[in-house]
Amino acid sequence: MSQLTEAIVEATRLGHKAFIPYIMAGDGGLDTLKPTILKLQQLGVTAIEVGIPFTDPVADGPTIEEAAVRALAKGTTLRKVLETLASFADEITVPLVAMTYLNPILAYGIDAFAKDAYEAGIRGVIIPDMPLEESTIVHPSLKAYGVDLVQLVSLTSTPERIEKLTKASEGFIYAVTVNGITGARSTFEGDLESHFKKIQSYTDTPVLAGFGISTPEQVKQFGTFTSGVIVGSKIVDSLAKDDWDTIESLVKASKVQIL
Ligand SMILES: O=P(O)(O)OC[C@@H](O)[C@@H](O)c1c[nH]c2ccccc12
Repeated sequence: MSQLTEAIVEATRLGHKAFIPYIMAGDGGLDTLKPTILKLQQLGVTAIEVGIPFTDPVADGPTIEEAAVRALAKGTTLRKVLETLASFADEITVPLVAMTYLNPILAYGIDAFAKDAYEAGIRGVIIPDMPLEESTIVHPSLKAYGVDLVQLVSLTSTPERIEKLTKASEGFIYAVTVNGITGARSTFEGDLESHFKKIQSYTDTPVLAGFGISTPEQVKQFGTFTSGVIVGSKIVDSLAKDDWDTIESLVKASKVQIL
């Protein structure tokens, strides 16, 4: 079992749900990366999704997009993010998951990226603009260095597609809860419970829910039928306001015993 999967399984073993906050690297300057990561792991998060800012994001809503603009304005690049993470990698106790588009990886060099990412504490990668069929470009290098390639499963994927993506996904399965872009939402549509159970039926790899989750109630609600959640926009927004109480209440909601 990979380190990333193991961290999620460990949360489940404790009777909790996995909680993965998403942060935009370089938002507020790269100097904030270390204190933010150390504080999040202190709160007991399962893993941390580290977003690499990019000029042409695909699935990002306004909150994440604006954070990317701020991070890019501060000169954040993939290389600088990896160097910053590597500078305190010995203090990182939770697996990091990099969220980056394919172009920055290709520009960096696939093998060099996999090596440097691993050394920076990165144990998984999400590449939203890379279809499964093209993953053979990056997969061998990632595998060689022990970095999982996490697949996103959308609500509109056909059953055959869901089965394929689910079986290929490493670390966990990122099951998207809505048709659309990232960002906080008050309601969700459709029978998500049976959709998530169907995804889980294909594999033992844990299925996590992400997109739109922004309240402790929603964390608990999705926790009743998934292995845990990913929260992005609400975390990015709270960090920008230095509102750690909100972040703490979200993390705590994942630790309530859910029967
Ligand atoms: O912001 P939300 O709605 O809480 O969703 C998580 C999401 O932000 C994060 O996982 C993410 C940011 N950018 C992405 C692009 C594709 C897939 C996922 C992401």
